[in-house]
Amino acid sequence: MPALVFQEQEQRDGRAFDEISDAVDQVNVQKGKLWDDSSDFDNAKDKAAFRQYESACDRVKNFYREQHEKQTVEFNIAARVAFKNRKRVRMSVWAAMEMLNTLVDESDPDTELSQIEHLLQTAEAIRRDGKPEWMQVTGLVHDLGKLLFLFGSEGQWDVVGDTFVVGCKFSDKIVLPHTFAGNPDAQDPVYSSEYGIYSPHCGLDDVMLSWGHDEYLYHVLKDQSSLPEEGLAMIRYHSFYPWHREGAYAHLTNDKDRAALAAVRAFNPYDLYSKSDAPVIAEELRPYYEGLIAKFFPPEIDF
Ligand SMILES: O[C@H]1[C@H](O)[C@@H](O)[C@H](O)[C@@H](O)[C@H]1O
Ligand SMILES: [Fe+2]
Ligand SMILES: [Fe+2]
Repeated sequence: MPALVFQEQEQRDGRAFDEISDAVDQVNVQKGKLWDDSSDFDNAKDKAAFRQYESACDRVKNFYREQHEKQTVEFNIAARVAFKNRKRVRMSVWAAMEMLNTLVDESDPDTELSQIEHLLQTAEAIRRDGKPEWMQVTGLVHDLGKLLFLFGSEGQWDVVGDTFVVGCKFSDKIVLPHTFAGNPDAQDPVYSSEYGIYSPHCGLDDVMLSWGHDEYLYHVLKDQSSLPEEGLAMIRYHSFYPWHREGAYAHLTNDKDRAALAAVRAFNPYDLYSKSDAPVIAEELRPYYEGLIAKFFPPEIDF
């Protein structure tokens, strides 16, 4: 596509994103709102202190370099095949939360807390704001996909961190975008083109996001929970910051993705800004959350 046409396309897509935001509000109103999308964090002063990647420590920068170099189309296809053929591990949601506790997420510049604390802080922030039980429990489980790390991942680079689209040009809205220079797909004539292997507005269902904890947990829970579609969207796209925060990829999304965007944006402040909340005591909160878990999940899940 010539540069000028590109620019026009981008302007249209930028507008499209604003229109989507307005439409999202409308959808919420029409639905009688499963939740209200304001949050206690709306007025938080120090939001700008989060997600500072350019000034992050080497641990975080090295993580993203490795992830951005290794998440190729070829790898992503192989990861999905491996996922289908894997041996599954059966356990309760709470046991999964405890099992995950050994992981310290190398991609995260904002917390060094254990995963169980992050899950409980997220859920507690949602609860404090009076949001529905399904959303609280979504907060409680949203990062359980990081169990992948203990189930035969290649490292942390195929488990944690933000997600992005593979199979088309790497967006410059992804954090530390220069690190894609070492990804072989950046040199591939098809994979490095604006649309790559996709067609305009094909919809996120038909787009391959970099493999990690979001996609994994979505597939695990979609048939093993009674979470509403909005909860499943929160899980599936919560790391897709280039889309839900930066407005990238509007040329690939369609009408169906609007509701998902509304859900993910409503969820995001709880996931991100609760990282600086006061510490929680897991055992004290356990009875309340075991009660919620029992409402939305079977006693054991095949992970
Ligand atoms: O470092 C974080 C962390 O790995 C989160 O679980 C993920 O959802 C975020 O997108 C990422 O930036
Ligand atoms: Fe996450
Ligand atoms: Fe999280």
